[in-house]
Amino acid sequence: MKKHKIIAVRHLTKSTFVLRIERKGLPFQTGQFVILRRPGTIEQREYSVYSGEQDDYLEVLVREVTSGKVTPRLKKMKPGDELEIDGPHGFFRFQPTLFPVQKFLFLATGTGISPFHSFVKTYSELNYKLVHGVRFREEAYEHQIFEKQKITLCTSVDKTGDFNGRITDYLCTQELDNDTQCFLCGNSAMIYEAFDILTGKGIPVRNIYSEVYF
Ligand SMILES: Cc1cc2nc3c(=O)[nH]c(=O)nc-3n(C[C@H](O)[C@H](O)[C@H](O)COP(=O)(O)OP(=O)(O)OC[C@H]3O[C@@H](n4cnc5c(N)ncnc54)[C@H](O)[C@@H]3O)c2cc1C
Repeated sequence: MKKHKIIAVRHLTKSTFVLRIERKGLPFQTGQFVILRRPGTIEQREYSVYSGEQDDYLEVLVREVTSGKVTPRLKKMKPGDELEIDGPHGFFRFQPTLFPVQKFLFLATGTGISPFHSFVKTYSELNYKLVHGVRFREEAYEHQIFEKQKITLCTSVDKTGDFNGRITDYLCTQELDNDTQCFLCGNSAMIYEAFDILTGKGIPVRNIYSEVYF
């Protein structure tokens, strides 16, 4: 693992933050993740890359799990502190030109929006629809990067989203073309449920890609 210095920490909510880290030429394909470890410790965790392929820094979007082993420590990190990085890893890679029909549906819960942030930063002219499921509106992390008409915020606890309810409830209300390529990222419960809804609507299994966080 190589050591990389933290450049900046951006706190988005009380529990969620973005770590901007020296890239040091680390190559990655948008959608991949890196493994982070604090020097001198043994615990390490995976994080999707949040920044774009062209950025000269690396960013990750992290939600603190208060009972967690790693995230409370990551949250306390300051510019100049070092992290060990391994990677990139993963098969949730995104290269739109590989698809004959470039029509994309991105489904994310919580920090599962991270790879889609990277997709859109990397490819500015995408034909996509992003559905982001959170509990409260304040968890609509840095939505300004997405075109307004291409993103739907689903809030399951407060009633301030574009849709009040879970992302899977929203999905049930939607009509989808069968040639849509669907990318799912976040908690496993959402991914299993969304998979069933999508296939039930006629989306072929080969058009569904997923990244499970926990
Ligand atoms: C491929 C991959 C990519 C990932 N990318 C990201 C990412 O970009 N951003 C991110 O915040 N996390 C991401 N994760 C989750 C991350 O690796 C850690 O599991 C998470 O940060 C918790 O670490 P911890 O040591 O603090 O908690 P732990 O001590 O490992 O876990 C405590 C408990 O919290 C649960 N948990 C884990 N993540 C969450 C969460 N986000 N919300 C609620 N409960 C959770 C676990 O199931 C576990 O039971 C990713 C996981 C994988 C496998």
